Amino acid sequence: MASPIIAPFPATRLRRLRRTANLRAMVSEVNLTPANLIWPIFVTEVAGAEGEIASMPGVQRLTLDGARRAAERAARLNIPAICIFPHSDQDLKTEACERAWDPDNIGNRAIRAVKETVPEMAVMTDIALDPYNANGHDGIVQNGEILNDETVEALVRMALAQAEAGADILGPSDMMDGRIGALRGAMETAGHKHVAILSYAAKFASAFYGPFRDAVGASGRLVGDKKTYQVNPANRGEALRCVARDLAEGADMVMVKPGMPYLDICRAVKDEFGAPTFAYQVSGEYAMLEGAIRNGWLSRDAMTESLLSFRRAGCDGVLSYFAPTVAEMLA
Ligand SMILES: NCC(=O)CCC(=O)O
Repeated sequence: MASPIIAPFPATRLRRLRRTANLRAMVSEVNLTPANLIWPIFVTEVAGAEGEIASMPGVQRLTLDGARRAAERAARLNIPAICIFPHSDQDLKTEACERAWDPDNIGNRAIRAVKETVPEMAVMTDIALDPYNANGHDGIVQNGEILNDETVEALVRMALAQAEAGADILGPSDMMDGRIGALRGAMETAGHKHVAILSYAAKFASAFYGPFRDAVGASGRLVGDKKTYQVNPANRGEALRCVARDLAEGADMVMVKPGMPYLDICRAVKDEFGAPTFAYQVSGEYAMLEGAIRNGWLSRDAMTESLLSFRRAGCDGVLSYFAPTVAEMLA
């Protein structure tokens, strides 16, 4: 980028263009609109589990009716996409994770409910076995090992059921090797050639997912950690190789996750590949900001400021639990 010409003071006074709101708007380098937001929601099939998630104040587990209302709210606010995360019955979780590809699991019922209510809403799914896995991992576990290729086969079945239910965007979040190519191939063969893939390509083994695991009921289940499949937070180069690999296998869009601690990765991904790039402002980021806002330690503007940082880092959009609140603030 060419360096801007700056005449010496007082010819240049950078404050001139900061003087009024309209002048500031004219020279705003990036913007944030509801079109930049994807709203992740939690849908439960467990009677009595609906309502506020303790570690994510302000975020609710929804019933199917609640998911329908969320879709209507998103549509009113011009949010283009909803991402569905299932909270399933603890007693129905198994080591083989069969419910992950049951056409009537809660995730698939929620996809159908949202598409029936607001057909134009883009519905994104989560592809990982953890909500249906007896041991809380994203993959199939055998003698303490996360099996890669067997997991990919299970993920393909899961994705086909989601596509059948009407999903627009598949969101593989599992970090197994080879899953994007397998998913893309299966979609083409099964006649779902228009179903897009937003790959969780650079997903780091992060401490910031804690509240999410409470939300989907996986916290008590998880044995060990996810470091054998998610990326080491120290590794920028490895994250970029993951993105390159997923694009080469047919991902339509890529994601960096978590968000704010990884803005350098967002910028690098956009600069290197130019593909549609998203970030996930995850549950722990939400909990930090919302907790501080509720205590009066931060103002509500911290929400929009945090989301603007992703736009500045090159992201086309952000998955954020703040999506509806921020879309209301922007309206
Ligand atoms: N696949 C989704 C996650 O793993 C966690 C997201 C969050 O912490 O909000």
